[in-house]
Amino acid sequence: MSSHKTIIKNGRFLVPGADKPVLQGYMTIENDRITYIGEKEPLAVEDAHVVDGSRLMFMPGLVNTHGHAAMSLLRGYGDDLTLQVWLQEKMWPMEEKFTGDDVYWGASLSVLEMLKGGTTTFLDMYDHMDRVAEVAELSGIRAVLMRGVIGLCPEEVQNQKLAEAIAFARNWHGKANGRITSMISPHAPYTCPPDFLVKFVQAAHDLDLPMHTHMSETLREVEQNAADYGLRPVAHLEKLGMFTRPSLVAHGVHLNDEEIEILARYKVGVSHNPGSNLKLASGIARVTELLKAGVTVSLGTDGAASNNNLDMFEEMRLAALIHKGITGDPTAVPAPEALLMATEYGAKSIFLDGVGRLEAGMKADFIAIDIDQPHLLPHTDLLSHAVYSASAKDVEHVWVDGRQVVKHGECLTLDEEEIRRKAQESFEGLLKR
Ligand SMILES: CSC[C@H]1O[C@@H](n2cnc3c(O)ncnc32)[C@H](O)[C@@H]1O
Ligand SMILES: [Zn+2]
Repeated sequence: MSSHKTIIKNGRFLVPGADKPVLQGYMTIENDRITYIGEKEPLAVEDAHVVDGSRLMFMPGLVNTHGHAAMSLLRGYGDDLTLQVWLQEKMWPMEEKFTGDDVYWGASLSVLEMLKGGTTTFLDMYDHMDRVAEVAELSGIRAVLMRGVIGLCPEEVQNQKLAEAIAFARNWHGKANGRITSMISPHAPYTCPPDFLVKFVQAAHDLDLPMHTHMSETLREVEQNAADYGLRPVAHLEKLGMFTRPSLVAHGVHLNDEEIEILARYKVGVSHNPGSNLKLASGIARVTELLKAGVTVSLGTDGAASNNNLDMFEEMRLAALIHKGITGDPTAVPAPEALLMATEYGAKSIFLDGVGRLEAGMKADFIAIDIDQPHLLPHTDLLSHAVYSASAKDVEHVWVDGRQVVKHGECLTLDEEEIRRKAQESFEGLLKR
């Protein structure tokens, strides 16, 4: 098999957490892996494709650890509502009408937006997941996909949905050269009764897969859980055995000290979704306390219907700003930490090894930002610029698994024109049905 080689010359490379977080020099890629990164020019790499990095800043691709890609079809459909009203009165009635094709075009629209905006990995929890997997396979993006299940239905329907979740995970985990992996995902403790949740824990054990769910997103949810089951969501899920599996919870907005300690003890990760939490007025997660306790905190956009975009630069910036505001501490979530949350911690929280860092031996998932633009000058501190000044619009090139998927802002793997048209048609079709 012939190997594919790339060498980047004279670039600036971001390595958050390293002694020298901005490195000037060279990076080589062979097939799906980074083979060298350093200041010195490597020995001649024969037959390599050469990229001139002189006006570019290279950084790990962004990792979006919670979302519902097909919900881009409902962007702007139901603003300025609380979570419960938004779900029950706006999202669920529309989602009931979604066909597999709607999910395909909604997911295509989201993957297009994410790739062009520098997201190289996304987690997706939804229905009709075979169609999302098709999009992931075609686009070249890395994806952690799962059939999310709402159990507010008769037992036979519950069991059928669970069987779908298991079949999806069995069929897709490890596919697309390992770019697609899977998890087991009950939607939330308030939509899945305890005996049903236990079946997901069992399935995760049987398949040896991690678990993902929404948890403690609103105060109302926490209070209702205590009223229904005598326990707040964290203790409830602990009691049902969920944390015996490697787990990632989305949101974790309303957590007390004891709950943070429980999550840390079980090594449960938290996907922090600041944009969605602000928009739905759910609150602000205790990120500084979570990080201090040793919890892996990553970043997610949630769906585009509660955000209302999938710009991970925006989530990074929000994470770096709102925790300063709420704690009164200007050192809360400093820029390197925000960048780690969007990259290395992101990959760790969704159980991906070898992803999220520019280092020899790691997967070649990386992006290049045009740093010659007014809002990214002067080049005082490029890591600071990545967090506080950049946005999805600044992404020039994107590589996933060593393959270039965005070049000069154009997606090479998806038909942008077709996706625009089909997504609009899908939305109009949903309104008529
Ligand atoms: C069947 S899995 C997907 C399910 O989740 C819903 N959803 C989207 N955003 C949120 C959120 O912030 N909290 C809880 N549930 C959410 C989506 O509408 C789907 O029905
Ligand atoms: Zn969600």
